Amino acid sequence: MSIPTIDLSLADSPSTRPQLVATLRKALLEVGFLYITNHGIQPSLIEDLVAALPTLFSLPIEAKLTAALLNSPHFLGYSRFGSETTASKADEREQFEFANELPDLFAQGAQPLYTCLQGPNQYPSHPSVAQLASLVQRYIVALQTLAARFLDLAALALDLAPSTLQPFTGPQDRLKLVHYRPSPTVTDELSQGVGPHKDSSGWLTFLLQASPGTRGLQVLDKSGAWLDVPPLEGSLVVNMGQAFEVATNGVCKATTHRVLLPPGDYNRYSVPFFQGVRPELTKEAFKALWTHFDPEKWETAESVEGSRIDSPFLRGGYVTWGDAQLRTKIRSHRDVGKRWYGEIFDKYVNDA
Ligand SMILES: O=C(O)CCC(=O)C(=O)O
Ligand SMILES: [Fe+2]
Repeated sequence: MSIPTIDLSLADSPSTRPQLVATLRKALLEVGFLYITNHGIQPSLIEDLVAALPTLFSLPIEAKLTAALLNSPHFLGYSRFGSETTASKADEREQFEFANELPDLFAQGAQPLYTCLQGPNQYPSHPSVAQLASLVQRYIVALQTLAARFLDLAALALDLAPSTLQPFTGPQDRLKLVHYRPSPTVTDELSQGVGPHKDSSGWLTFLLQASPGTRGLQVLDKSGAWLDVPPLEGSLVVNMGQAFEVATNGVCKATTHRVLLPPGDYNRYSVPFFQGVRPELTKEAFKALWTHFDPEKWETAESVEGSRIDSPFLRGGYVTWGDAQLRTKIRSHRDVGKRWYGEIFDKYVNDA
């Protein structure tokens, strides 16, 4: 199986649109990963963002920690190498997590607790990254527009009216700037950049692979084989998050992926954007769509490894999307979870 590339400019003309929709349908149903080209994001915006990454990550650790994730009940900020856990193993990456700027719902004591994920960003305080906040916010706005447009195309590709999925999108979209480095201690093995997972933050993920020529990203296909997803110039990689799988009644599987780093001495940068879900959504809210996505009428399959990925909302362990998302955040960043969500920490961490 290979990863399809979709030229989004084909959507602009009624004569080429059907071709795009047909390829997209196949990509969503059969592969779950795709490259998009001619996506309409200004090349200069991408260049500026890519150029900012080495500067940002080579800041002294004290400067990075001025935006420490530990200080944010919204899980927005900097987390250092080895501080994140995926599939019960530490990841070899450091990252800054941002979102569109929102009022601080934690400070307001908002309920339910998961709404506290909404809040302001933290940016590192250092003169060499003075432009970062404006760059990140401009990129988020551009990606929000692209994601909304793409979600309509995805609906169309699945025989739904174009705007069907829009009411389920949420107030917070998240963006990460990620830096991987192969393990400095293990020299002869692949190291876990990030372990196998299905994205838990949103509908669709749009990933910019910002280190041309550097491999690492892999996707699990339906037969259980891991495929390389090498960087492709001018493209973004799109994959489906857990909300997509729930909304489509399991017809479209959220894509299982990982980053495995070959040994060596190099840096890999990536920028995933996660299109947000309405946090108060329950599985019940998708019932109307489930009539459309009757598994008897759609061909659907998944590898055993993929179907075993931790997906609390899918499994039904948590009633709302927001609860499941908060749980994932707490489990991935336990120090942050313990500090801000002590009252529910044990419950979320100990449920299997
Ligand atoms: O860095 C990458 O290429 C993928 C990152 C990823 O899958 C994630 O952070 O969810
Ligand atoms: Fe991911």
